[in-house]
Amino acid sequence: MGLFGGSKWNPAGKHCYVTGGSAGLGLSLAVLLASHGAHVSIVARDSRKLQDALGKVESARVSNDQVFRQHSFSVGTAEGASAALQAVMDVHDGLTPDAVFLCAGKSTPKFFVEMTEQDLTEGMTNGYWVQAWTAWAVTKKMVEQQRKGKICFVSSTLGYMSFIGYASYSPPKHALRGLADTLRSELILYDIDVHIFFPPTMFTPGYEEENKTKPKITLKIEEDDSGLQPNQAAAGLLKGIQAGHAHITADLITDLFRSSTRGSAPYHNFIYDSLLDAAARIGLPFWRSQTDGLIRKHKAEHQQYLKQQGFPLR
Ligand SMILES: NC(=O)C1=CN([C@@H]2O[C@H](COP(=O)(O)OP(=O)(O)OC[C@H]3O[C@@H](n4cnc5c(N)ncnc54)[C@H](OP(=O)(O)O)[C@@H]3O)[C@@H](O)[C@H]2O)C=CC1
Ligand SMILES: CCCCCCCCCCCCCCCC(=O)[C@@H](N)CO
Repeated sequence: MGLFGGSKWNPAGKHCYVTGGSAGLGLSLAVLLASHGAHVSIVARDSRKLQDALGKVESARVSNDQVFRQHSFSVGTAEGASAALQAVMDVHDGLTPDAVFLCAGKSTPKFFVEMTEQDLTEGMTNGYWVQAWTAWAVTKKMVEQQRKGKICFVSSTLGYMSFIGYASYSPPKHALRGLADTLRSELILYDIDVHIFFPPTMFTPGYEEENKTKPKITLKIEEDDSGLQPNQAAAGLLKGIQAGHAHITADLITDLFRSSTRGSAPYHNFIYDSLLDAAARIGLPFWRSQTDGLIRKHKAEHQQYLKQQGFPLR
């Protein structure tokens, strides 16, 4: 795997644990892994959604031996994430999963001045801790049991860049990148592979939900991103895992930010990444000046909006 090729990671017969597996990206990924012959465990909070989701995973079954389970937990705390992992492991002789896909997460875009203390701290829980605690719990168990494995975080295009409206969401998605880059390095000690996926807009239930609070100007800026269906995003994620990519992308816009924001992460292809980096260097200033212009033009309307909302403007 990796630099010199070799055999692709095959989900068949592997135990895959998907957090956020009851909807959106997580559900599509759970179904995809099942269709490749994996044992799949999904965790989320709402039991009804979990049961429906398990039905969909079941219909992708390719072998009688496959074990599919759903468990209801909140993974936003250390305690919840640890209890969820234990329940997932108990079905498999107490052994750690072969691969963990951290798809749980939530975004609540708003203007920064409208955000409360709770909005900002919950942003960190729903973006960062909701994935970090499971990574922490499962790493300890993998090391204890001396079992290899894979951990895949799910960030966002907004884990590489950001713009108006995402003050509670882009920071935790950037933080996930920091954690993934740290662990990609540190977990070499234990033969644990670490990946992080940076999806663009995905048309999921979560996307419908975030659009309820999303400022109009934010939605307008996102128009440049054509978006992916969750099954396309899940396929891109799996492809990235199989290519051995540390930073996984599934669309051109995010790839531009990946190649131009690479830090210490391994690149995909030296020539392709260099060309993308050059394209971003040339293209991004145009995008930025256009976007900054849109925001400047929005000033008057925004003042009006804040007044209407009862914001104490002098
Ligand atoms: N949709 C988009 O445009 C984009 C999304 N992303 C990221 O991709 C990931 C998946 O997003 P998407 O599919 O849209 O999300 P959805 O809201 O459609 O699904 C989220 C899933 O996570 C579960 N979940 C949320 N919070 C918790 C929690 N505290 N504990 C356990 N389970 C939880 C939900 O179930 P339940 O509520 O029942 O717990 C559900 O199964 C997220 O990390 C998101 O930030 C990244 C880029 C773009
Ligand atoms: C030459 C360079 C051109 C650059 C164009 C840039 C266009 C910006 C697109 C931003 C897309 C944001 C996706 C957010 C997804 C997400 O995470 C939210 N849905 C929250 O869940």
